[in-house]
Amino acid sequence: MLSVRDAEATIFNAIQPLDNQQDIEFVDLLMANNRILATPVTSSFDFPHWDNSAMDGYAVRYADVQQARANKPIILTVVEEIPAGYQPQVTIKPGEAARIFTGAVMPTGADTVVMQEKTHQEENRIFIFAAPQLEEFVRRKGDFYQAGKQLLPAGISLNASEIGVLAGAGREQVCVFRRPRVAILSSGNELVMPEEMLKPGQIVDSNQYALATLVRELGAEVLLLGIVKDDPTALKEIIDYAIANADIVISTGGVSVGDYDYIDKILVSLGAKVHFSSVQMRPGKPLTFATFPNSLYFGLPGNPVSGLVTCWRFVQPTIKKLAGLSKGWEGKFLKVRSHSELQSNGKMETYVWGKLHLVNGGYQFHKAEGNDSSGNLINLAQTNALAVLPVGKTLVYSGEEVFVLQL
Ligand SMILES: Nc1nc2c(c(=O)[nH]1)N[C@H]1C(S)=C(S)[C@@H](COP(=O)(O)OP(=O)(O)OC[C@H]3O[C@@H](n4cnc5c(N)ncnc54)[C@H](O)[C@@H]3O)O[C@H]1N2
Ligand code: MOO
Ligand SMILES: [Mg+2]
Repeated sequence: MLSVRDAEATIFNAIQPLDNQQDIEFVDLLMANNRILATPVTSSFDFPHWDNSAMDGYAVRYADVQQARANKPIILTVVEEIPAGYQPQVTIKPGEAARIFTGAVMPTGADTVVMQEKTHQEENRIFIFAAPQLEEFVRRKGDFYQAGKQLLPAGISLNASEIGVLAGAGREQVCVFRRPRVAILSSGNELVMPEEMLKPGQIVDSNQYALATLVRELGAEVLLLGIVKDDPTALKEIIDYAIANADIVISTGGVSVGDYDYIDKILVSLGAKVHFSSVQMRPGKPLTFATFPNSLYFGLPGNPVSGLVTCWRFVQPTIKKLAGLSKGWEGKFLKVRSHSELQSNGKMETYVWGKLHLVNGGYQFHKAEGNDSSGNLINLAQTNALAVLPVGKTLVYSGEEVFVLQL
């Protein structure tokens, strides 16, 4: 059976990230949170834009004050006051200083700032009690960034600091990748919507809700296609529609070996390349991955835990990579100590769901209590991590380190 690692490699190789010419849009900065930058950004400004003071104090000539001592202060004449936002009018000459504030423009003639706490002012005379370093507390024009260089690279997620940088560069809008479109459908004769009265044999289609929430959290646009009966004609029609309208199609159910599990056959009849139909993992063994010329297809298993686990493990990084993220789209595995004893039959790569608790500044994994059937979605609620037992590993003892996928 295909290993998780090989399944992952097959999927990741098949991803065609969004195009940085066609799949882009301009959005207002305040709407750009979590969006992915499509083109590198440069600025025509230097940062800082001009030499300025990093402290409230006095702008001085270093040569004047280098001999200042606590018992032998240097006395200078204050010739101008320079608050932030003011263009200095006076050149500082030997024996002179300017009162200056944090962020204010350095006056010509001065090269150093003495912080206020090291001075004493009497009318227009300033006493300096300690020698500063040359150019101390001066932020030079271009020290942080020089105009024309790359300010932000393409392919990064825009969050507080990046959006602040763009605002600082005078941008009102930013060019980002469009959101990937992800179609979601649920297959099964037993499925109904939450508002419907359950008849014997029926259950609510919870997968659609869980997966739509996850996909949306990942920044994608969701095309919800609802419930489709285990009927090859109806399924074929909706899947045909989905692949024409989405970058990624996710279905749940119908991928195992039962008589009503039609997904693989339909994919083949629609011309898909089916790369694999099962993976050596638990939960999630029946997992179909197929490609069409313009879309990727994930046939996730119907069991609600299996559907979410395979979505976290495979679809989540796929959405991030396809969305244009250049780094960090892979799952994040942390090595932590397991508080609980974890077991596996050793034949499958096994994912155990549970919670990471912060204990003395380090994470500890606690397996979810209760029935861990892959049909029991209730057991997954309030968890935030999947511990991974590789093939061959039958036991993780309490206190042993284990890799976990943080959710
Ligand atoms: N003979 C075998 N039978 C099964 C195998 C196997 O290897 N050999 N694998 C089992 C495993 S593991 C899983 S997982 C399931 C996967 O089944 P399907 O993907 O074909 O899904 P269904 O048969 O349609 O449904 C399975 C299960 O999940 C419930 N379900 C389905 N859709 C939803 C939904 N949208 N919301 C909530 N629950 C849903 C459905 O009612 C079933 O109980 O196959 C095993 N069988
Ligand atoms: O793998 Mo199934 O995915 O155990 O329930
Ligand atoms: Mg089935």
